Amino acid sequence: MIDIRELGYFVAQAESLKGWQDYAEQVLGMMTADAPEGGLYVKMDERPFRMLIVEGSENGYLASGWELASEDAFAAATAELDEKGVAWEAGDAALCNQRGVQQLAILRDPAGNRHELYWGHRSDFQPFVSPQGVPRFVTGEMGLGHTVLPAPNFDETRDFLKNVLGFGLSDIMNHKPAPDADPLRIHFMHCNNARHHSLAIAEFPVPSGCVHVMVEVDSMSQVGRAHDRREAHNVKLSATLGEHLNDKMTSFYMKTPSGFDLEYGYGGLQVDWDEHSAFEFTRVSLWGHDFTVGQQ
Ligand SMILES: Cc1ccc(O)c(O)c1CC[C@@H]1C(=O)CC[C@]2(C)C(=O)CC[C@@H]12
Ligand SMILES: [Fe+2]
Repeated sequence: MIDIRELGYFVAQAESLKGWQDYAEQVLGMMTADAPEGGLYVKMDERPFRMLIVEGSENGYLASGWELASEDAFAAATAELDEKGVAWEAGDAALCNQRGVQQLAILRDPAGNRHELYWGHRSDFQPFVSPQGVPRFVTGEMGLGHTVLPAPNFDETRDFLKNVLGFGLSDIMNHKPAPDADPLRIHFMHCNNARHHSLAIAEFPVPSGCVHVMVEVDSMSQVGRAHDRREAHNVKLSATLGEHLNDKMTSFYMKTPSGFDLEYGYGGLQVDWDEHSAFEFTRVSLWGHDFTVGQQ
């Protein structure tokens, strides 16, 4: 079984890197730098980057970077892909240099989402110093946060993520967009760390290639301050403040310059998977999280 340790990074595309730089620094409270081989690094912890933004003609989400522990783990993972008949491509030297990794394997899940498996991230271990005074983002062994990807061909994609990439099911939501509508499935999945979910898949198509990415801060004040900066910079709110009932995260959602949403939250549950039982829940949140504000 492929042993993914964390969501190490994601890659997004945008028409303007300047737009992302301003958004990252002024709204998210993160640091930025030029990426090797082109692009913008967005830094939120001691690593050089957790978000890589590349310039392109369209806005959108390009890839999720999944960290493996070692060269041996990488060799075992690619051998397993071969054994299961899953097509993958090795990242070339320039791509490995840009992502700052030793080796990289590129593959797509049945829904077309691009995943990058890698080992050996490169770091200068420069401390994170937020331009907005954010003390820290909750990352470390739990990765940058979580990503939610579209999976209209849900069963196939879920089976692939479980049986090939090795994600475990955390819990399930059957979301009814309207009282009389058919439910759309959202499955929340974890890799080998305590974060409640590093990946979720949703049973609907999303033009930008991603439903949202979540980042976590270590106090409720920092969520409120980010919300103030969002308002001050006229960034569109996608869902109001609320508290999820599965992972207990208190968060709000806003647009990114790449067209998908970003969830900015505090207080996410950390789970001991030996003790956990998966369940189905029937409402989005304990309170708040009005997604209709994003449709206006
Ligand atoms: C339900 C839930 C639990 C934990 C999370 O971190 C989380 O993001 C969600 C919400 C998932 C989902 C979404 O992201 C896109 C808009 C959705 C489909 C809704 O309109 C309700 C649930 C939402
Ligand atoms: Fe989320």
